Amino acid sequence: MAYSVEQIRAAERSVLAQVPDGALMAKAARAVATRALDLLGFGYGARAVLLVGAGDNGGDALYAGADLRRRGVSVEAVLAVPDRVHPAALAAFRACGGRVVELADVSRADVIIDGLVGIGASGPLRDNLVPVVRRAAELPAPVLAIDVPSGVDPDTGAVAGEAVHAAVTVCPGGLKPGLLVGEGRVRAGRVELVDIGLGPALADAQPALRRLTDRDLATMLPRPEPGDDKYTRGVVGVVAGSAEYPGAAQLAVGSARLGGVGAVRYAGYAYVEVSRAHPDVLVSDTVALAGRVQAWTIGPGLGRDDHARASLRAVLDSDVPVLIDADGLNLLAEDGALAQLLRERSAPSVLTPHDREFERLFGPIGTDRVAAARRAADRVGAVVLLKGFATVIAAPSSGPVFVNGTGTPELATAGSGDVLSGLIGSLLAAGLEPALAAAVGAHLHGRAGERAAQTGPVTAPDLLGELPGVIAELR
Ligand SMILES: NC(=O)C1=CN([C@@H]2O[C@H](COP(=O)(O)OP(=O)(O)OC[C@H]3O[C@@H](n4cnc5c(N)ncnc54)[C@H](OP(=O)(O)O)[C@@H]3O)[C@@H](O)[C@H]2O)[C@@H](O)CC1
Ligand SMILES: [K+]
Repeated sequence: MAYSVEQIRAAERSVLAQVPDGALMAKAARAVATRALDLLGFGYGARAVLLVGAGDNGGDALYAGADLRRRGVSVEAVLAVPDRVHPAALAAFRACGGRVVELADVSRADVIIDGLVGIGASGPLRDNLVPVVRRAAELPAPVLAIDVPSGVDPDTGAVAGEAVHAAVTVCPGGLKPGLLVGEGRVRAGRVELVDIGLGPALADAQPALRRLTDRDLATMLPRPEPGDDKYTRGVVGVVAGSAEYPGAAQLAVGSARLGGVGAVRYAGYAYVEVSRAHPDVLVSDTVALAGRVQAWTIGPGLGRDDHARASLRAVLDSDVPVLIDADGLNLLAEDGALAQLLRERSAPSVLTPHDREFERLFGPIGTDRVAAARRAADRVGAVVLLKGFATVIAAPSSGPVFVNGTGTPELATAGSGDVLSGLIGSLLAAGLEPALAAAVGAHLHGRAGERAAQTGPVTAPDLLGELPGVIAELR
């Protein structure tokens, strides 16, 4: 779960009213010092450099520095805004033998602690901090960021200028959305949440972002019950592939078979290839002849000819959940009547665009990927899964927003999206609520990618090979 700066501030206010002055900061600082020692691997003889800004983020750094001094670390502090420093924290730091140095004098560091700005920052990093961030980037030491890497927008993950590149981000109180999405996810490195007692005050807040865990999936993944038959488990229909792209159909059908349904029906021109690859699949060449399903996946490798258009019209006309990907999305972008059909549907729809498909349908994404996905979901009344290094899934009408936490850059490979769309269609047919089906599908897909990447470069068929193992492990 991640909470907006506004929510964190509200929780902080309510807790601050009940605890002694400085108690939250002391907890945060202790956690930062402990984590820094973990990174160092040793205390005596190690050297930490603090980058200290004007606010409480700098205060956290100075108190952590004092803690490190007490544990034998040599600590130097660069005061980036010398006339504005947390006074009590600076006094505590000096009292422990911490030294204040000029930026130009920093030559060696075993760890750098970034306390320039935290959730009090707004807009791009100001000019006075830029040389400090640049110098830190030149030093070979790992950077531990406090709360957020300075320069990353805590709410959106946007980086508009210079920003710290952290190995670890220690986040007191609650995760911020900017650590989980966009460029912020890349800059944050490993993110570690520190409990400073804000939990009860956040309990009633609707999280700005949710991220599923492996444990969540254990209870969500469909599994056959005694007494189930292939129809009660759900049947998914897949409309994908074409004479030119039969492989997309094989991949989407392949993953649809693994998402929890009892049967897969295929409708399209690649039925010979699908039958050959997956003898258990019921094939036909049109949606009308396919028979009853509980959800459709349409789009991968479909092409945009009249047959494709008619297929999309037929599934949009149905009263079951529909997942639309790839050429299905391109058809929606170029055909107003189909887009109108989508908006008028009463059954749920899920769209799974990558950036270019998204922009063709909805215009520029901008730097706030969560807001973009949310707006798009509201505009068409569908779940929108915006693919990326951190895939975002937004439900319409102020529903939940998920961010995926699994995956590897290796998943940027041909056919990877076809596997994802078949998988989510299958989860929809098995009865998962649409936004959850998309989030669970993305999580599984990411784990399959991670496993495949352990033994070398990843191709889409590898993902099909890994999915049963991933699902077995999580269930
Ligand atoms: N939440 C919690 O419960 C707890 C929070 N804690 C900690 O407090 C932190 C928040 O502290 P905070 O409120 O003092 O703000 P902080 O991030 O230090 O920055 C403010 C300074 O930055 C400046 N500034 C603004 N924009 C800027 C920019 N773009 N580029 C450059 N500078 C910019 C701004 O200038 P001003 O606008 O005032 O001129 C002001 O001087 C939080 O992240 C966490 O570490 C913990 O101690 C324990 C409990
Ligand atoms: K920071």
